[in-house]
Amino acid sequence: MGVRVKICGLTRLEDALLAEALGAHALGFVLAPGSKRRISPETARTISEALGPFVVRVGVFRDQGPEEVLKLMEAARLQVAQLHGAEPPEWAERVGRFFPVVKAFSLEGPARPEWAAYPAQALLLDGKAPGSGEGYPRAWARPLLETGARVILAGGLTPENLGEVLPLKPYALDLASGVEEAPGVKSPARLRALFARLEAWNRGV
Ligand SMILES: O=C(O)c1ccccc1NCC(=O)[C@H](O)[C@H](O)COP(=O)(O)O
Repeated sequence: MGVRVKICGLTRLEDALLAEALGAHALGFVLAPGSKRRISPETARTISEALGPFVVRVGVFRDQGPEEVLKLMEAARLQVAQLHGAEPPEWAERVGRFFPVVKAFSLEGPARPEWAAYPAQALLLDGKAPGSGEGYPRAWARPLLETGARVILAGGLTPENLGEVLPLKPYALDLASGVEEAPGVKSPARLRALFARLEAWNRGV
């Protein structure tokens, strides 16, 4: 199987349906205050309910307490919670009683192997400013990849630079601005280019 892909920061039904049709494994909805891609739980729910059963709906949160996260997850009919701030492990444990958790770390230097002990089903390595399109030297991911944890690589990925990360064999990739026309508005051409590139990689081209 090829690498899994999450398309993040969706705000429009047509973009979500296209990403699903092209083969995205997961779709992300940002419910964090202050994001340019923030979506209301009502709109996220409408989109979630229109999708097929086999694409994972992810809620993205930043420094929101576990009760607020659980309330929004339920209201928006989402399935996996991505914690993108400085959430203590106890918050993830509380959310994790109800939903699988992805914990994101913003890199300012190499990833730390001890992050593998955080109570989450997968760990996401992002650039310094989430959703900004800013990357980092990809070798910074190695210390965490080497622990055998499920590592999702994000931060400044585009259809053009996937060659930097695919050889690292991450659990998944996560893209927001690299497939957009504007924050929250996906580009059909760039989405198609992304999945065409992945298909070519899987065929060994
Ligand atoms: O995208 C946002 O606006 C955002 C805001 C607050 C917390 C997380 C956010 N995005 C989370 C993601 O999973 C993005 O896909 C990830 O940061 C990569 O973004 P990009 O570098 O633009 O591909």
